[in-house]
Amino acid sequence: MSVHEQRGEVPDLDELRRRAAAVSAPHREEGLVVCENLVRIYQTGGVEVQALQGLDLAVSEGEMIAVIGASGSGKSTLLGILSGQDVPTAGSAEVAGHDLLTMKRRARLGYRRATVGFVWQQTARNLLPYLSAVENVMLPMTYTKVGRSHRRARAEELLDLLGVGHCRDRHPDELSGGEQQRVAIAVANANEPKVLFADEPTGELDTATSDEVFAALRRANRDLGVTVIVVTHDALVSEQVQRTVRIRNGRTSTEVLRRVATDEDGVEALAAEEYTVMDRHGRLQLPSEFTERLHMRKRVRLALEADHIGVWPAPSAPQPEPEGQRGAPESSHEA
Ligand SMILES: Nc1ncnc2c1ncn2[C@@H]1O[C@H](COP(=O)(O)OP(=O)(O)OP(=O)(O)O)[C@@H](O)[C@H]1O
Repeated sequence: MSVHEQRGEVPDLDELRRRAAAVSAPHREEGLVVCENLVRIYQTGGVEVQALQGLDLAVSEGEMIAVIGASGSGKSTLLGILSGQDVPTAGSAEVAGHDLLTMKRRARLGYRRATVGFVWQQTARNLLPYLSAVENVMLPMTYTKVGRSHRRARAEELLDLLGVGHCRDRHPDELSGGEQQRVAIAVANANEPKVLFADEPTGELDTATSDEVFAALRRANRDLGVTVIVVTHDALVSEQVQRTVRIRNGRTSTEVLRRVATDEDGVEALAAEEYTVMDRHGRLQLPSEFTERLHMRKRVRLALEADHIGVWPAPSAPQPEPEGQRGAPESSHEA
């Protein structure tokens, strides 16, 4: 009971505002990377493209996640914003305490140099052709406070850790595609970033080489403690992380969580479960294959059960066709 109520007084406007805020303020997501209701609209030739349409994402420190989604779903746009190369139109995006909406130009430059690292798909975009591998890794350190005497030792350590120590004195055109990407991961980690972004880092490589590059990303995550967010089309890559986030139409739609489960015989196996993402206001997107099957449009009826929520078509909706008369896979209308 509030002080006003205890005293039997009528609450004033401030008191009512305070109560309204307390009721409506949903909890804030926590994490090293937190995006809430993130929007990015591109304007080109009078045409508006909504690349991100209210995206929510939270990534904890030390996590390694994969971001997947169809072409044009907004993956690269998201990475561009989080790595400080692009500025969102609305919403909020925070990385390691940096507010990416309000960050000034100078702070943005410092952020890109020291807080985040980036690996591009195109191997040639990651490295300077006229520098050796070790010189490429040392270069970002010249923009931060790493002492001159430490630069070479740190660069060599990183190359060794990522399995390309033997390439240190070679130039990019003397390296294979996989070696170039592993050197690129070393470059991206030169200034001990908090988060490493990789946009299709294995996109130009064959399967065996992709595995090596992905192993290097995992090693950076495990041994250097850097949080890794990797955009990929490669199912083999996305299956190797504990969490895969799918973006659909500029929003996070589903997540696959993987964990080691032990069955009744004590046998351990990797179990993957897909979840639909619910935002902090309780909003979620029902899969269209479910809603179309049950003719759910505009409004549905919700029922709170003991351990789940039932979602029912409105009474006026046509009844679903009986089993066996349709080609779509089986589904339930309960969420
Ligand atoms: N600079 C830009 N100007 C205008 N529209 C853009 C720009 N960059 C991206 N878009 C549009 O925004 C949407 C999202 O693009 P984005 O590159 O983020 O998708 P993506 O999921 O990374 O795709 P892909 O897998 O093909 O790389 C697309 O419709 C794209 O055409």
